[in-house]
Amino acid sequence: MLENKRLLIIGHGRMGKWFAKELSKINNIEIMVYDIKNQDFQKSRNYVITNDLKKVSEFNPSFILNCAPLSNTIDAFENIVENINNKKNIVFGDIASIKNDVKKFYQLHNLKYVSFHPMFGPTFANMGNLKGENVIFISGSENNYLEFFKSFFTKYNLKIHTLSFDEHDKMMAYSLSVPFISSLVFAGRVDKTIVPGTTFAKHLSIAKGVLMEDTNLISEILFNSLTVEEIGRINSNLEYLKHIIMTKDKEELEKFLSKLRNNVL
Ligand SMILES: O=C(O)C(=O)C[C@]1(C(=O)O)C=C[C@@H](O)C=C1
Repeated sequence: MLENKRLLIIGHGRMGKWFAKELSKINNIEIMVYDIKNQDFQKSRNYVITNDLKKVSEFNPSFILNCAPLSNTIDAFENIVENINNKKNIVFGDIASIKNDVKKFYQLHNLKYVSFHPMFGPTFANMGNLKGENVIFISGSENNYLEFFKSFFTKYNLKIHTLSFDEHDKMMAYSLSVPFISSLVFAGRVDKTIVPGTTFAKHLSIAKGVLMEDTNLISEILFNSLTVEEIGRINSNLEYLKHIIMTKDKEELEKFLSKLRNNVL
């Protein structure tokens, strides 16, 4: 396993912080976090935070987990790779929400990788109790690190899935883009003077969460090349619904609802 390994985490943002804190609870694993902003020092941590690439190079990591924002993931990798020796012995890891760029990066440089996607975050998940949340591993990931992270996530009672890079991105065009788009469409019709019903308030709370996400994250999820096809599907459903409403066709509505109930219930 990973005893006596030195893990470098790139980025001390929302997910980087969580991984640093949780992974540093494991014995015999040394953790350093590299963050260009180098903000938020606290002596009580079990890990070191630095913005000094010399320190990173001296640390001589055996594994690098990239938790930088999606739009900086590749730049952050390149910056580190240029400044450390011994690259051939390092396994590269990422938690990117869209895998296309990291896939190309690993292939281009012929790197050993472990790539996964925690399908949760501090906006909506209870980070203190992740039971039932999901994580997707990418096939082809380096076996010992794959096993290490699988057993790490098992402790949090997460559901574990495995997909290829391409299967993953195809699924994200749907499982992230569709709810994001739905929330944006809903937010476009929100008026602060509304007296909300319970359903409205629930939608509003989700829309608020989505809109509080970083614009870079939202753009990377929406600009996934497969998202446009999903918008096409949403549009045709809307057109169909509009037709049903305009013709007040209850029978057709029953069929439509029955299909939707079948999808979700
Ligand atoms: O921050 C959260 O609560 C999330 O749920 C994050 C969320 C999502 O909206 O589903 C967003 C991006 C991810 O890569 C995975 C999950």
